[in-house]
Amino acid sequence: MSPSQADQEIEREQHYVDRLYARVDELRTEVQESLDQALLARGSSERDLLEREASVDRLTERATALDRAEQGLCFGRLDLEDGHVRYVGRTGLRAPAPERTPLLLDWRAPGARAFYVATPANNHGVVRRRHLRTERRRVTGVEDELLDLDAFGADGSTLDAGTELQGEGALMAALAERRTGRMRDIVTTLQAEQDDVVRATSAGVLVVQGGPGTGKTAVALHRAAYLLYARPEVARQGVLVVGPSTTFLDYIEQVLPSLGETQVVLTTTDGLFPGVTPTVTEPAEVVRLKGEAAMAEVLVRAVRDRERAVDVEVRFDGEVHRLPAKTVRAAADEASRAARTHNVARRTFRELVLRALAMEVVGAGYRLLQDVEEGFENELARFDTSLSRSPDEIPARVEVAGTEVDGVTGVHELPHVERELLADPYVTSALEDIWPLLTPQQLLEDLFGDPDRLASASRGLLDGDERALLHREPGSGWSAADVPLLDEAAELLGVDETESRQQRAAHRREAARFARQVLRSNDLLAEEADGDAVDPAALLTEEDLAGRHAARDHRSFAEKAAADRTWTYGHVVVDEAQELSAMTWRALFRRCPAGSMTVVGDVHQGSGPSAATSWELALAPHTSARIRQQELTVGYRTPEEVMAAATPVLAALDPGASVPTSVRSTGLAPRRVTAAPDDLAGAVAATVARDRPAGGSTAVVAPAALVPVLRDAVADAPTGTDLLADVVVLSPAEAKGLEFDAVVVAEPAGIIAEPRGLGQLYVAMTRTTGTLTVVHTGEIPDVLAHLEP
Ligand SMILES: Nc1ncnc2c1ncn2[C@@H]1O[C@H](COP(=O)(O)OP(=O)(O)OP(=O)(O)O)[C@@H](O)[C@H]1O
Repeated sequence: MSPSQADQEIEREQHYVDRLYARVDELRTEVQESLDQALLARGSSERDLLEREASVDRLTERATALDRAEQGLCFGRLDLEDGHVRYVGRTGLRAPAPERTPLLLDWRAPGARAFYVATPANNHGVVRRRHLRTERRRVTGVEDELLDLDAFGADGSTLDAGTELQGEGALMAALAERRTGRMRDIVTTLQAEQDDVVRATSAGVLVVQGGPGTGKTAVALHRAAYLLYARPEVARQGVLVVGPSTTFLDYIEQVLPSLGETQVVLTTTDGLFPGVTPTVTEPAEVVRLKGEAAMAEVLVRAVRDRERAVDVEVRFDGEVHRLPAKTVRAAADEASRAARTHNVARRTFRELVLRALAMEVVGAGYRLLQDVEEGFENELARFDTSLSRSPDEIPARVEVAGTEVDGVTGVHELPHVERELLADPYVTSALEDIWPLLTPQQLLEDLFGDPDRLASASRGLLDGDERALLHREPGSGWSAADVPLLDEAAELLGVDETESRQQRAAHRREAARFARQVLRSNDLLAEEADGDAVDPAALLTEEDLAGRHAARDHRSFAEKAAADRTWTYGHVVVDEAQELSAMTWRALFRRCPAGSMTVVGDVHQGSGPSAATSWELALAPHTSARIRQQELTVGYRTPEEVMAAATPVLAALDPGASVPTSVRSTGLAPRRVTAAPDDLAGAVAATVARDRPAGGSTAVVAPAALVPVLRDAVADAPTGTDLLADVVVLSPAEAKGLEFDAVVVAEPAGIIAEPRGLGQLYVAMTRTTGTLTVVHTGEIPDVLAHLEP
């Protein structure tokens, strides 16, 4: 296209884009008016209030979506074989009623798919794909790809028939932009193999394996946005996105909002158990051990060990009463049948044991002990039948299950005796001792703090050395590896909600009482007022006022879901998933029982103690859902030269591993700098000063132990991991998933010496979009010997 032709095209597109923005402005006004109306609506019944709240939420959401679509509203155009034209953008727009013709297709709509996947070989009915570049509301450029030369009879000068890339110019421009410390969406330049992942069915587990910089993170986030748009069941329950670190979450936090999505919770695996923030760092072998699947069985047994069928002896009213272990076991069995979890079953257990004790006290226990094999249920049913009769109906001598009881201290006395028993601290402490109410924290502290308990729970599962690794003094804080164990424990223990249900019911009663009072005073006001001085609308019904008085939950979706351990999501996205332990996978699959997950990672970048080497092995034990695997093969971040430099490291990790094909080349070969043994920091600082690109980002990636001293040495480097700073110093674990314009890897031998050190070095080297320099003291490790000095 000649420059003047291009100008004409830009002008033509500007007209259309103006029309789109005019429609957006119109919709904004409409939404604002509806919002004002909704806020002023008068109805005051509970139902009115709920409806008002729902429509305010919906309209606010729409207003936010329109605001978010403002930048880059329209970025693509498809010219179809049948002469129709479709525009593609960040949100869908239609002309006003009655026409309602589509003006702009949401990028996730089925009709927009061709924008990402059409090629000359398979053009999906598209003759021309056009990328529109815009700044604010102004069109600044167009880039065309002709997918059917015949249709246009064009010269084909812009077409590279062999290219695998869609919108190459736009893609290269996007990739060449300086990194800002915040990931951007890639909705305008998503490539065909990526689009396949984004739109894949939500059923089952989709594993996306790919080398560094192949767009796994970007694609997983676009997939979340796609599923929220296309699958109502996912939108209803929301999406959980799990990343490797809070620094990483900061890095990706803008992407989904920029795509208009808010039904998303971002978390690290550390954050999966609300109320616990890990503060303790543990040695790798402890982390590995705590992550093993065997720990699930250890916890099952630890809970079972807290449910003790032992003889119970209580002193009550000056007398000693005994229940033999057999009776207590029968109560325990019955309780376990009645409820799956320890704390919930505990209520039944206590009721049964109390009843048995009460019977013992009133002398009715005899027969029960005899017939314990019959089970509590039959026995108690008979007692309950007799209790349901009024005491007046109970004869002085009753015969219950063959037991003759004196009517005065007989069966009808049981509830009273039970209450008395429950008020006796000796009795409650005896009951608590055999089946205590437990929090997950208590269970783990007791288990790890007491070698006997640990030995009992782990017999045949862990050896003595492993038990010693797990031992920890109570109160010493929580580690990241404890989080999935707490979650597992919470699952086994459950929550007895009877009391909170009772509290809620009491709260409702209180609200109704309040309402009655107010209504009464309103009536008085009405009586006192002359004529029509009192607004009849002010005379509310009892139900209205109760509803108003009831506390409303004004938290956002993400706040509510994140605070609720038992929230189940419509879909879960896991990034850097190769690092997750078996125990963490268990916790995550509980968050999505349907098993709808996108799992992205690279088994070659595994660097933690639990890192997986095979997706099948890591996932299959945790789900019966189908596991599909898709591979991304093109590297968008790391230039060809850097990828070549990192290849020997990858080959040392896995000789059969395939290297992603880089789309870019910088012509800059990675280099190495040899520092004097006592001047690593000085050499790193000097290298950073030389390498750092103006207006771009630079990272020094160093062994964790050297990070503090290098942060001190490097000018401008913050003490933490603030990615908005121009220069940061990070460990390989902190750098995971991130990218920078320039990377300096410091002391590679120190990185390699750490557990899974080669994987960590591979991560460190592949963070750059531009230059890579390795600074080392002493001998250069073999895998880097090829770097030019
Ligand atoms: N289609 C695309 N268009 C524009 N940019 C892209 C595209 N695909 C990937 N990128 C960019 O490439 C870079 C790497 O992407 P991303 O971080 O998602 O890769 P990754 O596979 O998760 O890498 P790693 O395994 O190293 O964490 C990002 O800057 C991303 O925006």
